[in-house]
Amino acid sequence: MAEFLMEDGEMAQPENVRLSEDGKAVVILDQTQLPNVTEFLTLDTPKKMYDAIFELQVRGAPAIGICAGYCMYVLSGQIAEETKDYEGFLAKFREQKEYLNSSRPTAVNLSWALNRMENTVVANKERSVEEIVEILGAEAKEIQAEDQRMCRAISEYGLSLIKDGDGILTHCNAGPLATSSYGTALGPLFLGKERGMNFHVFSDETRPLLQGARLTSYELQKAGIDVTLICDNMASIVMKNGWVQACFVGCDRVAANGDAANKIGTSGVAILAKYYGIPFYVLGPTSTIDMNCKTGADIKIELRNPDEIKKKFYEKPMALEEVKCYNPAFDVTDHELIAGIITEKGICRAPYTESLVKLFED
Ligand SMILES: CSC[C@H]1O[C@H](OP(=O)(O)O)[C@H](O)[C@@H]1O
Repeated sequence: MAEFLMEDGEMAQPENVRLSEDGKAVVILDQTQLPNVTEFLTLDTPKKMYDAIFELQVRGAPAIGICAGYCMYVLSGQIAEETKDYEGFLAKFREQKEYLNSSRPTAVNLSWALNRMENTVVANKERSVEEIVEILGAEAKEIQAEDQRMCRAISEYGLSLIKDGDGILTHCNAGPLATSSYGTALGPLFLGKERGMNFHVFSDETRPLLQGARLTSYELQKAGIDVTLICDNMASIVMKNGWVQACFVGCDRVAANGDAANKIGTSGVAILAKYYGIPFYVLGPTSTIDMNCKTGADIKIELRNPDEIKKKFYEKPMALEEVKCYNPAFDVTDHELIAGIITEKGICRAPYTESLVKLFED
């Protein structure tokens, strides 16, 4: 079992993204193999790193950012072996950074982490490339450590919104696998579990890539948290039955007005929650908030291979080869449908154009 779950009632140190012992590769838990196989991949070339992000072998906005930070540290070491002058080092660094940044467009944490690593290089241009590489290693580790602190704080704020015995519906996966520890949407549930609280979680399977079935129900089941796996089209009936007291979802990019991009299907859950009078919360670190995006219309939605709909996870194609598909990986939930945006700095309420700005004020 992947060592990212509860051990003796406490959240375990995650194993989903880490640096190799020799610091020359990034080691990730291959999330495409879960829940059946626990397999780790060693990423030591730009293409392996790109492919791991693109194929969702590592996934979840914060986890992608953490992985990107470590990737740029590993690549900087390789560049430093070839190039000793700063300008040459920076040029090659930027080339590799842009390549990784082109893997997936929606989760802001990818570009946020890559830009942070580049800014670290620029801020240390007076130093030798060897010293810069060492500083980049510390920065990558800090990105992961910060996220662990953020997830813990988000979990505390999120837990304040629910009570023991509540039914919680979630969509996709925003637990330890998608982050560095507790998770965001699932963080309050793991933290509550540590404190002896019990929740009844309804996990949408989340077609087509089934992160809810493969990952969320796996994390919660292994942690001893009550979870019921449902098809995406069953969210309405469980809400209508009165079994859901709150919806908790993660986010991949939040616009300045509070519109939030998350896994495809999330906006439908928000509309249902509104109809049934159930609070719908978005949980995520401030590193997922993009104040340069005025509204959700500015968020680029990743389109993925139609085969994920017709063939993936099926022994035989479930539709004719020639049938065309539309496979957006995310959708945007309008801010009017969101009861609160839970960050490590607190719970933001509408109007989000005001509450989100305050998160970035010193
Ligand atoms: C804690 S962020 C998790 C967020 O990322 C997922 O997307 P993907 O599986 O494509 O990386 C999904 O939108 C989750 O809510």
